[in-house]
Amino acid sequence: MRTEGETATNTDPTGPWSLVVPLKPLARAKSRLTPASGALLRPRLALAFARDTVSAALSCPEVADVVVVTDDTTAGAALAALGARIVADAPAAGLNAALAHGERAVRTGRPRSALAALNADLPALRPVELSRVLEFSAAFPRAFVCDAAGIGTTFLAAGPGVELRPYFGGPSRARHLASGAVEITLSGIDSVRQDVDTGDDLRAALALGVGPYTAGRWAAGVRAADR
Ligand SMILES: Nc1nc2c(ncn2[C@@H]2O[C@H](COP(=O)(O)OP(=O)(O)OP(=O)(O)O)[C@@H](O)[C@H]2O)c(=O)[nH]1
Ligand SMILES: C=C(OP(=O)(O)O)C(=O)O
Repeated sequence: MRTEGETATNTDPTGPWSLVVPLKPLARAKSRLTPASGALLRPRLALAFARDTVSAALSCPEVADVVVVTDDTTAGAALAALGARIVADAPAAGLNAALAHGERAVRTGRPRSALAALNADLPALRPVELSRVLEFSAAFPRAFVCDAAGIGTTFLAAGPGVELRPYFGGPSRARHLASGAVEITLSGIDSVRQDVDTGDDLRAALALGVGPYTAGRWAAGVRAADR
C-alpha cells in the first residue's frame, strides 16, 4: 500500500483520462436501497446518483471522456445529454464484463488512454477530489480507491497501455490489492469513497453534500406526476 508521501515509480504524466462508468438497468439498480427509499423512488434515485456522478466526472479538467456502459435507455438518454458516451452492455455478464467492454470501447478509439472505472453511485462526488485521485493514480500502473466501508472499491485506474483487470463486486478491496493494484490512501477524498448501497450510505452522502440531481430528487420524493 502506498501513501501520499511515498515516492512514485513513474512520474510521467498520463495526459487526459477516459472514465468508464457501469450502470445496471434502473429497474434493478440499487436494490439494497429499497427499505430506505421505497420501490418507486429507488430507480429515480439510482438515475440521480448516476447523473451527479457523471456530471462531476465531466467537470474534471483531467477527464477527456466518460463512457457509460448500460442497457437502460432512459438513463442512457439522460447521461448522453450530460455529455457521456453510451455503450450497450453487450456482454450482459455482470459488472466486470461490462467494465472490460467499456475498456475495449475506449481503447479502440484511444489506445494509449489512461483509463479508470468509476461506480455510478457516488452522488456526493466532488470534481476537485476526483482530480486529486486521477493525479495520484497517474504515477502507478494500476491504482484504486476503497469504498467508505473499507471493503469494496469505487475507483480503479490503469495507465496507458495497462489492462484494467477489474475485480469489482462485494469485498473487492482485497481482490484489487491481491491483483497488485496500489491502494490510494489520500486523505480528503471522502466523496470518491462514498458509494450509496443502503439507507445509512445515503444519509452519509447527504451529510457530505450530494449533487443537484440527488438533492432535488430526495427533496421531491416521488411526486404524483411520477406515479
Ligand atoms: N453495466 C453494468 N453495470 C453494473 C452491473 N452490475 C452492477 N453495475 C454497476 O456497478 C456499480 C456498482 O454496483 P453496486 O454498488 O453493486 O450497485 P447495484 O448493483 O445497483 O446495487 P444492488 O442492487 O444493491 O446490489 C453501479 O454503478 C452499478 O450500477 C452490470 O451487470 N452491468
Ligand atoms: C461493486 C462493489 O460493491 P458493492 O456492490 O457493495 O457496491 C465493489 O465494491 O466492488
